[in-house]
Amino acid sequence: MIEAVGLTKRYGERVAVDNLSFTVRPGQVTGFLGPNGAGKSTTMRMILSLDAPTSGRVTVNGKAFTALDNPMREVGALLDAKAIHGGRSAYHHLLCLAQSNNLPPRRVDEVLDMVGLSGVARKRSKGFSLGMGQRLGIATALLGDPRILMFDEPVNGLDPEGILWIRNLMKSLAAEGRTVLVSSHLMSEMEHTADHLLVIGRGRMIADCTVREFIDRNSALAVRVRTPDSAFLAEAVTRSGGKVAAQPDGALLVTELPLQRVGDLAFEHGVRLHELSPLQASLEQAFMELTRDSVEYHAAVPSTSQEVR
Ligand SMILES: Nc1ncnc2c1ncn2[C@@H]1O[C@H](COP(=O)(O)OP(=O)(O)OP(=O)(O)O)[C@@H](O)[C@H]1O
Repeated sequence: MIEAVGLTKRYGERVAVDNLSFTVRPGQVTGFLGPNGAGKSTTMRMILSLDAPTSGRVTVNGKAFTALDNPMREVGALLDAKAIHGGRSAYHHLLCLAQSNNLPPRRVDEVLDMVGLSGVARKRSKGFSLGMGQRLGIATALLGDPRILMFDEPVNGLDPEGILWIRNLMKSLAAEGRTVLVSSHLMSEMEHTADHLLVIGRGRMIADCTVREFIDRNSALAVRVRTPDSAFLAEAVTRSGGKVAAQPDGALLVTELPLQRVGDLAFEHGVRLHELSPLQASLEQAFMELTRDSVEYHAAVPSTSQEVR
């Protein structure tokens, strides 16, 4: 379990983490989400006592990280996969860590096997691809067989196979009853991996809830309608308080009216329907909606649908 209370970090005038209080529980994957610069890495560094909070505190299993007797057995973390001595082989990198942390050397082969690096274990890690480097970083985190695991943007730059592997690994670690905290700015990724979400923007907590609750609370349900009488139905919907956007495939996307009401309107106006379906916004859409005001840098986004009226 990881617990933060009023956790705050300032760098001069800049407040990187602003009064965060949260609990990361065992047995589930907790997604730590936020746009670039939201304060995710700073929070993770404070959990590991690599940065000192300006105020507030964070504990791991009830203790400050520095007070843990054998940190590698309690917490494993992947913060920066590149922070590895390139001249060493994966095997020797892990063996050094095992020896200096009083861990059994057989654990090195076990974790190399778990991350699929056994075949290249004796090669210098300097020649490793991004994906191999990530796997080695994950092997390092798993070395002490810790009950708490933290991964900072673990899928960054990975190919689809690597992403799927990491996703399944996170889930299986949580299914074993471990505490798994994984940061990402990729909402679509968290949608498939996380059970619980901590969403931050500009250092502040925006949401602390399950993935389902997050989508339900933050995304309006839209209704997709296809009809040969689009213009007529669009007018009727708009008059009844709905909003209509034309989709590139000719369908209409209706918001602010429930599906039943759209169906009834079509019936009342004698409009033939070829499709009437609910469209739940994805986590990506819900997240962008929620953090719109807390993104550090905005760029113009080309619109994908056209307002009808
Ligand atoms: N050592 C530092 N000195 C000054 N400012 C810092 C330092 N570290 C982080 N910051 C600032 O604190 C804020 C939070 O940064 P942080 O790296 O924690 O965000 P993040 O959510 O991990 O972002 P990203 O997804 O881009 O990695 C940013 O505005 C960043 O510029």
